[in-house]
Amino acid sequence: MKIGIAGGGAFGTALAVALALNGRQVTLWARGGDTVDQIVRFRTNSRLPNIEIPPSVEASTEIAPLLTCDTILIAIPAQTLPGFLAEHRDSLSGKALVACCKGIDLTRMTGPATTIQDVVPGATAAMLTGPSFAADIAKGLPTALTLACGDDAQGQVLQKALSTNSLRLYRTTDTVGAELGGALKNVMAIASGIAIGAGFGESARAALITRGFPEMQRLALQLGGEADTLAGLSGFGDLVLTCTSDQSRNYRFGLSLGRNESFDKTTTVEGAATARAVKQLAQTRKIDMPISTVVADLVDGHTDIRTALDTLLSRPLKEE
Ligand SMILES: NC(=O)C1=CN([C@@H]2O[C@H](COP(=O)(O)OP(=O)(O)OC[C@H]3O[C@@H](n4cnc5c(N)ncnc54)[C@H](OP(=O)(O)O)[C@@H]3O)[C@@H](O)[C@H]2O)C=CC1
Ligand SMILES: O=C(CO)COP(=O)(O)O
Repeated sequence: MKIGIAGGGAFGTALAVALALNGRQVTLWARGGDTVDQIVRFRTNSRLPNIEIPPSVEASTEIAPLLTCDTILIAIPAQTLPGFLAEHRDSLSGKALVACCKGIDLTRMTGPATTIQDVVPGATAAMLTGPSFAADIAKGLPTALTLACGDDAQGQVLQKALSTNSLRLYRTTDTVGAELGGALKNVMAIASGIAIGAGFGESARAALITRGFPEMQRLALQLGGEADTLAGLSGFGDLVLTCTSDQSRNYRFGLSLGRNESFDKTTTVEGAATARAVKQLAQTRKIDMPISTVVADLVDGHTDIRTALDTLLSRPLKEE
Protein backbone atom coordinates (compact mmCIF):
# COMPACT_ATOMS: atom_id res chain seq x y z
CA MET A 1 0.00 0.00 0.00
CA LYS A 2 1.36 3.42 -0.97
CA ILE A 3 0.80 5.92 1.83
CA GLY A 4 0.26 9.60 1.11
CA ILE A 5 1.06 12.33 3.61
CA ALA A 6 -0.34 15.84 3.26
CA GLY A 7 1.79 18.36 5.12
CA GLY A 8 5.55 18.86 5.13
CA GLY A 9 5.82 20.12 8.69
CA ALA A 10 7.46 18.38 11.63
CA PHE A 11 4.76 15.77 12.09
CA GLY A 12 4.07 14.89 8.46
CA THR A 13 7.79 14.52 7.85
CA ALA A 14 8.32 12.43 10.99
CA LEU A 15 5.56 10.03 9.98
CA ALA A 16 7.02 9.82 6.48
CA VAL A 17 10.45 8.95 7.89
CA ALA A 18 9.11 6.32 10.31
CA LEU A 19 6.95 4.62 7.68
CA ALA A 20 9.63 4.72 4.97
CA LEU A 21 12.23 3.23 7.32
CA ASN A 22 9.81 0.37 7.87
CA GLY A 23 9.51 -0.45 4.20
CA ARG A 24 6.43 1.60 3.24
CA GLN A 25 6.30 3.59 0.03
CA VAL A 26 5.55 7.18 1.02
CA THR A 27 4.44 10.16 -1.06
CA LEU A 28 4.70 13.46 0.80
CA TRP A 29 2.88 16.57 -0.39
CA ALA A 30 3.89 19.98 0.95
CA ARG A 31 2.62 23.30 -0.34
CA GLY A 32 5.98 25.00 0.16
CA GLY A 33 8.54 24.75 -2.63
CA ASP A 34 11.39 25.42 -0.17
CA THR A 35 10.39 22.45 1.99
CA VAL A 36 10.19 20.10 -0.97
CA ASP A 37 13.43 21.44 -2.41
CA GLN A 38 15.21 20.78 0.91
CA ILE A 39 13.84 17.24 1.07
CA VAL A 40 14.64 16.40 -2.54
CA ARG A 41 18.12 17.95 -2.59
CA PHE A 42 19.41 17.50 0.94
CA ARG A 43 17.05 14.86 2.45
CA THR A 44 16.39 17.19 5.39
CA ASN A 45 13.58 19.43 6.62
CA SER A 46 14.42 22.39 8.86
CA ARG A 47 11.11 21.86 10.72
CA LEU A 48 12.50 18.52 11.87
CA PRO A 49 16.19 19.20 12.54
CA ASN A 50 18.92 16.54 12.53
CA ILE A 51 16.79 13.88 10.85
CA GLU A 52 17.76 12.25 7.57
CA ILE A 53 14.82 11.64 5.26
CA PRO A 54 15.12 8.29 3.43
CA PRO A 55 15.26 8.32 -0.38
CA SER A 56 12.05 6.28 -0.49
CA VAL A 57 10.06 9.35 0.63
CA GLU A 58 8.93 11.03 -2.58
CA ALA A 59 8.17 14.70 -1.96
CA SER A 60 6.31 17.08 -4.26
CA THR A 61 4.42 20.37 -4.29
CA GLU A 62 2.15 18.82 -6.92
CA ILE A 63 -1.05 17.41 -5.46
CA ALA A 64 -1.48 14.76 -8.19
CA PRO A 65 0.99 12.16 -6.78
CA LEU A 66 -0.65 12.43 -3.34
CA LEU A 67 -4.04 11.80 -4.87
CA THR A 68 -2.88 8.50 -6.36
CA CYS A 69 -2.65 7.10 -2.79
CA ASP A 70 -5.67 5.31 -1.31
CA THR A 71 -4.61 6.13 2.25
CA ILE A 72 -3.70 9.71 3.06
CA LEU A 73 -2.46 11.00 6.43
CA ILE A 74 -3.30 14.68 6.84
CA ALA A 75 -0.77 16.53 8.99
CA ILE A 76 -1.59 20.20 8.50
CA PRO A 77 -2.86 22.56 11.23
CA ALA A 78 -6.46 21.86 12.30
CA GLN A 79 -7.74 25.30 11.30
CA THR A 80 -6.55 24.72 7.70
CA LEU A 81 -8.10 21.25 7.37
CA PRO A 82 -11.59 22.22 6.07
CA GLY A 83 -10.06 24.40 3.32
CA PHE A 84 -7.74 21.60 2.18
CA LEU A 85 -10.58 19.07 2.16
CA ALA A 86 -12.98 21.36 0.32
CA GLU A 87 -10.38 22.20 -2.33
CA HIS A 88 -9.75 18.52 -3.14
CA ARG A 89 -13.14 17.09 -2.14
CA ASP A 90 -13.87 15.18 -5.35
CA SER A 91 -10.43 13.59 -5.59
CA LEU A 92 -10.41 12.65 -1.90
CA SER A 93 -13.75 10.87 -2.03
CA GLY A 94 -13.39 7.07 -1.70
CA LYS A 95 -10.06 7.28 0.11
CA ALA A 96 -9.11 6.56 3.71
CA LEU A 97 -8.27 9.95 5.21
CA VAL A 98 -6.42 9.85 8.51
CA ALA A 99 -6.35 13.16 10.34
CA CYS A 100 -3.12 13.66 12.27
CA CYS A 101 -3.93 17.17 13.47
CA LYS A 102 -5.18 18.11 16.93
CA GLY A 103 -7.73 20.86 17.29
CA ILE A 104 -11.36 21.97 17.11
CA ASP A 105 -12.14 23.85 13.92
CA LEU A 106 -13.47 27.28 14.85
CA THR A 107 -15.81 27.58 11.87
CA ARG A 108 -17.49 24.19 12.23
CA MET A 109 -16.86 23.46 15.93
CA THR A 110 -15.80 19.91 15.11
CA GLY A 111 -12.67 17.84 15.56
CA PRO A 112 -10.65 16.67 12.55
CA ALA A 113 -12.28 13.27 11.93
CA THR A 114 -15.77 14.75 12.13
CA THR A 115 -14.67 17.56 9.79
CA ILE A 116 -13.49 14.94 7.27
CA GLN A 117 -16.81 13.08 7.54
CA ASP A 118 -18.77 16.31 7.01
CA VAL A 119 -16.70 17.78 4.16
CA VAL A 120 -15.83 14.55 2.30
CA PRO A 121 -18.69 12.17 3.13
CA GLY A 122 -17.48 9.70 0.52
CA ALA A 123 -14.19 9.13 2.37
CA THR A 124 -13.42 6.87 5.32
CA ALA A 125 -12.55 9.24 8.19
CA ALA A 126 -9.95 8.23 10.75
CA MET A 127 -7.71 9.82 13.38
CA LEU A 128 -4.12 9.09 14.36
CA THR A 129 -3.45 10.74 17.70
CA GLY A 130 -1.83 10.26 21.08
CA PRO A 131 1.36 11.12 22.97
CA SER A 132 4.08 11.53 20.35
CA PHE A 133 6.57 14.23 19.58
CA ALA A 134 7.57 14.35 15.92
CA ALA A 135 11.28 14.10 16.78
CA ASP A 136 10.71 10.94 18.84
CA ILE A 137 8.79 9.26 16.03
CA ALA A 138 11.38 10.21 13.44
CA LYS A 139 14.17 8.82 15.63
CA GLY A 140 12.33 5.51 15.94
CA LEU A 141 11.83 5.86 19.69
CA PRO A 142 9.07 3.64 21.12
CA THR A 143 5.69 5.36 20.81
CA ALA A 144 2.08 4.23 21.33
CA LEU A 145 -0.78 5.97 19.52
CA THR A 146 -4.52 5.67 19.02
CA LEU A 147 -5.94 4.89 15.59
CA ALA A 148 -9.63 5.77 15.59
CA CYS A 149 -11.94 4.78 12.77
CA GLY A 150 -15.72 4.41 12.92
CA ASP A 151 -15.55 1.50 10.47
CA ASP A 152 -13.68 -1.15 12.45
CA ALA A 153 -12.81 -3.28 9.41
CA GLN A 154 -11.11 -0.25 7.82
CA GLY A 155 -9.60 0.58 11.20
CA GLN A 156 -7.92 -2.83 11.31
CA VAL A 157 -6.44 -2.30 7.85
CA LEU A 158 -5.12 1.11 8.84
CA GLN A 159 -3.78 -0.14 12.17
CA LYS A 160 -1.71 -2.75 10.37
CA ALA A 161 -0.59 -0.44 7.59
CA LEU A 162 0.61 2.29 9.95
CA SER A 163 2.15 0.27 12.80
CA THR A 164 5.90 -0.23 12.77
CA ASN A 165 8.48 -1.86 15.06
CA SER A 166 8.58 1.27 17.22
CA LEU A 167 5.15 2.79 16.51
CA ARG A 168 2.45 0.75 18.26
CA LEU A 169 -1.12 1.64 17.31
CA TYR A 170 -4.13 0.81 19.48
CA ARG A 171 -7.51 0.81 17.74
CA THR A 172 -10.89 2.29 18.64
CA THR A 173 -14.09 3.14 16.77
CA ASP A 174 -14.62 6.24 18.95
CA THR A 175 -13.42 8.96 16.59
CA VAL A 176 -15.14 11.72 18.58
CA GLY A 177 -13.42 10.77 21.84
CA ALA A 178 -10.05 10.49 20.11
CA GLU A 179 -10.30 13.78 18.23
CA LEU A 180 -11.45 15.69 21.32
CA GLY A 181 -8.82 14.24 23.65
CA GLY A 182 -6.08 15.36 21.28
CA ALA A 183 -7.61 18.80 20.84
CA LEU A 184 -8.40 19.54 24.48
CA LYS A 185 -5.09 18.45 25.96
CA ASN A 186 -3.42 21.29 24.05
CA VAL A 187 -5.54 23.80 25.97
CA MET A 188 -4.49 22.18 29.24
CA ALA A 189 -0.85 22.27 28.09
CA ILE A 190 -1.13 26.03 27.63
CA ALA A 191 -2.64 26.29 31.13
CA SER A 192 0.20 24.19 32.58
CA GLY A 193 2.81 26.31 30.84
CA ILE A 194 1.19 29.46 32.20
CA ALA A 195 1.24 28.07 35.74
CA ILE A 196 4.94 27.20 35.56
CA GLY A 197 5.85 30.40 33.68
CA ALA A 198 4.05 32.56 36.23
CA GLY A 199 5.84 30.79 39.09
CA PHE A 200 2.78 29.10 40.59
CA GLY A 201 4.75 25.89 41.03
CA GLU A 202 4.52 22.23 40.15
CA SER A 203 1.73 21.52 42.64
CA ALA A 204 -0.43 24.03 40.77
CA ARG A 205 0.42 22.29 37.49
CA ALA A 206 -0.54 18.90 38.95
CA ALA A 207 -3.85 20.43 40.06
CA LEU A 208 -4.47 21.79 36.55
CA ILE A 209 -3.71 18.47 34.89
CA THR A 210 -5.92 16.57 37.33
CA ARG A 211 -8.83 19.01 37.23
CA GLY A 212 -8.33 19.55 33.49
CA PHE A 213 -8.94 15.89 32.78
CA PRO A 214 -12.59 15.74 33.97
CA GLU A 215 -13.13 19.02 32.13
CA MET A 216 -11.94 17.34 28.92
CA GLN A 217 -14.17 14.37 29.66
CA ARG A 218 -17.24 16.53 30.31
CA LEU A 219 -17.08 18.17 26.90
CA ALA A 220 -16.12 15.00 25.05
CA LEU A 221 -18.96 12.99 26.61
CA GLN A 222 -21.47 15.73 25.76
CA LEU A 223 -20.32 15.68 22.14
CA GLY A 224 -20.61 11.88 21.87
CA GLY A 225 -17.16 10.62 22.92
CA GLU A 226 -16.59 7.74 25.33
CA ALA A 227 -15.00 8.02 28.79
CA ASP A 228 -12.61 5.10 28.12
CA THR A 229 -11.17 6.82 25.08
CA LEU A 230 -10.47 9.96 27.09
CA ALA A 231 -8.71 7.81 29.69
CA GLY A 232 -6.49 6.30 26.98
CA LEU A 233 -3.52 7.40 24.92
CA SER A 234 -5.38 10.05 22.92
CA GLY A 235 -6.68 11.78 26.06
CA PHE A 236 -4.95 11.19 29.36
CA GLY A 237 -1.74 9.93 27.73
CA ASP A 238 -1.29 13.00 25.57
CA LEU A 239 -2.42 15.29 28.40
CA VAL A 240 0.41 14.03 30.60
CA LEU A 241 3.04 14.31 27.85
CA THR A 242 2.08 17.75 26.65
CA CYS A 243 1.57 19.34 30.06
CA THR A 244 4.96 18.20 31.36
CA SER A 245 7.40 18.59 28.49
CA ASP A 246 8.96 21.71 27.10
CA GLN A 247 9.23 19.89 23.77
CA SER A 248 5.55 20.86 23.46
CA ARG A 249 4.87 24.10 21.60
CA ASN A 250 1.56 24.56 23.42
CA TYR A 251 3.31 24.23 26.76
CA ARG A 252 6.09 26.61 25.67
CA PHE A 253 3.51 29.11 24.45
CA GLY A 254 1.90 28.93 27.91
CA LEU A 255 5.30 29.40 29.55
CA SER A 256 5.83 32.59 27.57
CA LEU A 257 2.36 33.88 28.49
CA GLY A 258 3.08 33.15 32.15
CA ARG A 259 6.39 35.00 31.94
CA ASN A 260 4.88 37.83 29.94
CA GLU A 261 7.34 37.19 27.12
CA SER A 262 6.70 37.28 23.38
CA PHE A 263 6.31 34.06 21.38
CA ASP A 264 7.12 33.36 17.71
CA LYS A 265 3.80 33.86 15.88
CA THR A 266 4.76 31.42 13.11
CA THR A 267 4.94 28.46 15.51
CA THR A 268 2.00 26.07 15.31
CA VAL A 269 0.09 26.35 18.62
CA GLU A 270 -3.16 24.47 18.10
CA GLY A 271 -4.45 25.05 21.64
CA ALA A 272 -4.98 28.79 21.17
CA ALA A 273 -7.79 28.53 18.58
CA THR A 274 -9.12 25.42 20.30
CA ALA A 275 -9.45 27.29 23.61
CA ARG A 276 -11.66 29.85 21.82
CA ALA A 277 -13.74 27.05 20.31
CA VAL A 278 -14.10 25.35 23.70
CA LYS A 279 -15.17 28.60 25.35
CA GLN A 280 -17.92 28.99 22.73
CA LEU A 281 -19.01 25.35 23.03
CA ALA A 282 -19.11 25.66 26.83
CA GLN A 283 -21.31 28.74 26.58
CA THR A 284 -23.75 27.37 24.00
CA ARG A 285 -24.00 23.92 25.59
CA LYS A 286 -23.86 25.20 29.18
CA ILE A 287 -20.95 22.99 30.19
CA ASP A 288 -18.67 24.02 33.05
CA MET A 289 -15.22 24.43 31.44
CA PRO A 290 -13.42 26.84 33.80
CA ILE A 291 -9.79 26.11 32.89
CA SER A 292 -10.37 26.24 29.12
CA THR A 293 -12.37 29.46 29.47
CA VAL A 294 -9.61 31.13 31.45
CA VAL A 295 -7.03 29.98 28.87
CA ALA A 296 -9.15 31.46 26.04
CA ASP A 297 -9.41 34.76 27.91
CA LEU A 298 -5.66 34.87 28.60
CA VAL A 299 -4.75 34.00 25.01
CA ASP A 300 -7.02 36.78 23.74
CA GLY A 301 -5.80 39.28 26.33
CA HIS A 302 -9.25 39.55 27.94
CA THR A 303 -7.87 38.92 31.40
CA ASP A 304 -4.56 38.91 33.24
CA ILE A 305 -2.90 36.06 35.09
CA ARG A 306 -3.68 37.28 38.60
CA THR A 307 -7.38 37.69 37.79
CA ALA A 308 -7.42 34.32 36.01
CA LEU A 309 -5.97 32.63 39.08
CA ASP A 310 -8.49 34.36 41.35
CA THR A 311 -11.31 33.24 39.03
CA LEU A 312 -10.24 29.59 39.37
CA LEU A 313 -9.53 29.72 43.11
CA SER A 314 -12.71 31.58 44.07
CA ARG A 315 -15.06 29.02 42.55
CA PRO A 316 -17.46 27.47 45.10
CA LEU A 317 -15.91 24.65 47.11
CA LYS A 318 -17.21 21.24 46.04
CA GLU A 319 -16.74 17.49 46.29
CA GLU A 320 -13.99 15.94 44.20
N1 LIG B 1 5.01 18.25 15.90
C1 LIG B 1 4.54 17.28 16.70
O1 LIG B 1 5.26 16.78 17.57
C2 LIG B 1 3.15 16.78 16.53
C3 LIG B 1 2.20 17.46 15.79
N2 LIG B 1 0.92 17.00 15.70
C4 LIG B 1 -0.10 17.74 14.97
O2 LIG B 1 0.22 17.80 13.59
C5 LIG B 1 -0.34 18.97 13.02
C6 LIG B 1 0.76 19.66 12.21
O3 LIG B 1 1.76 20.02 13.13
P1 LIG B 1 3.30 20.11 12.75
O4 LIG B 1 3.61 19.32 11.55
O5 LIG B 1 4.04 19.86 13.98
O6 LIG B 1 3.38 21.68 12.40
P2 LIG B 1 4.50 22.47 11.64
O7 LIG B 1 4.35 23.88 12.08
O8 LIG B 1 5.82 21.83 11.80
O9 LIG B 1 4.09 22.34 10.11
C7 LIG B 1 2.83 22.71 9.64
C8 LIG B 1 2.80 22.34 8.19
O10 LIG B 1 1.49 22.59 7.68
C9 LIG B 1 1.62 23.33 6.47
N3 LIG B 1 0.44 24.13 6.25
C10 LIG B 1 0.02 25.21 6.96
N4 LIG B 1 -1.12 25.67 6.44
C11 LIG B 1 -1.41 24.88 5.37
C12 LIG B 1 -2.45 24.87 4.41
N5 LIG B 1 -3.43 25.78 4.44
N6 LIG B 1 -2.42 23.93 3.45
C13 LIG B 1 -1.44 23.03 3.40
N7 LIG B 1 -0.41 22.99 4.28
C14 LIG B 1 -0.42 23.90 5.25
C15 LIG B 1 2.85 24.16 6.66
O11 LIG B 1 3.32 24.60 5.41
P3 LIG B 1 4.22 25.93 5.26
O12 LIG B 1 5.57 25.52 5.75
O13 LIG B 1 4.14 26.21 3.80
O14 LIG B 1 3.57 26.98 6.11
C16 LIG B 1 3.77 23.14 7.34
O15 LIG B 1 4.35 22.29 6.40
C17 LIG B 1 -0.85 19.82 14.20
O16 LIG B 1 -2.23 19.68 14.30
C18 LIG B 1 -0.18 19.20 15.41
O17 LIG B 1 -0.98 19.32 16.58
C19 LIG B 1 0.54 15.84 16.28
C20 LIG B 1 1.44 15.11 17.01
C21 LIG B 1 2.80 15.52 17.19
O1 LIG C 1 0.72 16.72 20.17
C1 LIG C 1 1.88 16.71 20.50
C2 LIG C 1 2.45 15.61 21.28
O2 LIG C 1 1.59 14.51 21.37
C3 LIG C 1 2.74 17.84 20.14
O3 LIG C 1 2.44 18.87 20.99
P1 LIG C 1 2.69 20.39 20.56
O4 LIG C 1 1.84 20.67 19.34
O5 LIG C 1 2.29 21.17 21.76
O6 LIG C 1 4.14 20.54 20.26
